[in-house]
Amino acid sequence: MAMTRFERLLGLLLRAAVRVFLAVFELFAPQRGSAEQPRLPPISSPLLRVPAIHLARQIRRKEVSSLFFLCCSLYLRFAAALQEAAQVDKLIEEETGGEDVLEDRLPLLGVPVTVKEAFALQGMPNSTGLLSRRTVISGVDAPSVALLKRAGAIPLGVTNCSELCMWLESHNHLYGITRNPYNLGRIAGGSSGGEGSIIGSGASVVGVGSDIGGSIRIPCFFNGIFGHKPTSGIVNNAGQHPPPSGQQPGFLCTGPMCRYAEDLMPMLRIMAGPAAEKLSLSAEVDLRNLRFFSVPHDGGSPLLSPVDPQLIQAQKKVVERLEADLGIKVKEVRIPQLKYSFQIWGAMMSSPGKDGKSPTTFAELMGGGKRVWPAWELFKCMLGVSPHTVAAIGLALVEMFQSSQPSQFILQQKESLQRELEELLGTDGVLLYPSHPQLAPKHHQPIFTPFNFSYTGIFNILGLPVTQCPLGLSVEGLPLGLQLVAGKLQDRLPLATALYLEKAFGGWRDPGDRAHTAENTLNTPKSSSNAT
Ligand SMILES: CCCCCCCC/C=C\CCCCCCCC(N)=O
Repeated sequence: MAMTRFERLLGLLLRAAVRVFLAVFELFAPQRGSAEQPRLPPISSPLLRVPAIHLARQIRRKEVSSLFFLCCSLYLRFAAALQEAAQVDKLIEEETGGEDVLEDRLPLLGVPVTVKEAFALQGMPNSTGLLSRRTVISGVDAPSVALLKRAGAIPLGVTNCSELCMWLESHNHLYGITRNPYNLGRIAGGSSGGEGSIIGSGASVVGVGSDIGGSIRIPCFFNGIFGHKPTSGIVNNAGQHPPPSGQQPGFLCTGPMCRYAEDLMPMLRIMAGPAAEKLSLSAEVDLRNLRFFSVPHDGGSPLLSPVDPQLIQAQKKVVERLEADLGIKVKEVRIPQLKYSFQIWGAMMSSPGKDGKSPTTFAELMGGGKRVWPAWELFKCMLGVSPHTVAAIGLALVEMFQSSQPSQFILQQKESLQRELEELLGTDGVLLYPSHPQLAPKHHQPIFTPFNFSYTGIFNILGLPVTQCPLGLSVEGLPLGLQLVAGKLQDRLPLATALYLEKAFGGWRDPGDRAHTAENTLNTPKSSSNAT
């Protein structure tokens, strides 16, 4: 499917326009030309440098007191969490069945967990960054959170997200802006950016995120941690605001975020409840028996930025490593339909559900049921008195011009992409695909590159499981990474691949450790192009 001359011209014009906007933005953006980027101090507690499942073992063996562990951190539910930690230590003291019984019954006993604020966590705010919801306090737990609690985890509190979970940057007028621990001038991603930042910085062990367009994977990528968007329908999505409508329930996924790949599978098993059985998570995976495919970019959509050369290089290194270590051949494939990822995502997100009802508009969600007028909000925003962010107002404005009838061409692209990927991946295929075309951008920069999330969003529409895997740091000291995609219900394949890549590339890096920036393993190639 070659590009027409018109598409090429349009692409050139769009990219030129974005470059001009970005150049103007750079002129006014803070930290221009500063060599030493503001970052966090190194992590001092060794307890923050082990996977959650190791920590759980140390707590069960009484090597670490759950109470002591919580003293290392200060969070929103601090007093309640301390009480729960004391109960955990008492329970361990009184347990006569031994460590195995505890592990079986309460696999996360005493492990601290944080939760994206869009989820209900009893007694905690659930505003989803909307000023009008600032007094909403959850009376019950979302099912995924309840399952983690039932497994013994201790929630520390809730973390920031973008307004109504619909932006690449976690910024709202209630909590403010979330920063990236590797460079405080960069975004932490969205919408689960608070989780990405707190886990990446080492201040939380594991967390709960949600993803309808990349909201687990984008923050995991920007903050150098692991995350998993499960096969659609596996983890219960209830108890989140906003509730998905139309066809969106099929695209929204709840999943784990963590620093160590080892934690992904146990977290997923707990969060999925009985549905975990569908994933055969205990089945052994031998990577040498898998078929790997590498897709270096989306084929050159004019709406999206070209993939950063350092990300292309990182993906090549993964291919070389897999081939050398496993004795396999990774096949490079081009999938032309991916070029329409944004159009496919947009069309499906606004399609009516099986009941024929259209999804709730973003403008209605912003107004809490009563539609806001985006142009009026924009005017108020210019005067500095709108309760909404520029991004949310922009989304509501764009929505006004969106057709409710998706074009037949786009629907055909979606169908053929679904067929092609299902055939390609089968039950033993893993696809390597960039997580995002850019490294963590500066604050507010996504306003000029809003479509870049389509690299992740397309897999929500296809319902495929995707693991986000960190791959070390760039020359600027920002996280590199990759998406690992498998066929439906084959979640164990990208999870096993992430475990291997963690060993091969070092996984999460302490953002406060300056040595990483100097040591970064991946060289920058001179040029790259997305043209097919
Ligand atoms: C201020 C300019 C706004 C322009 C809007 C252009 C349209 C872009 C459309 C959608 C952006 C959605 C980003 C979604 C990010 C992740 C969502 C998620 N919860 O998984």
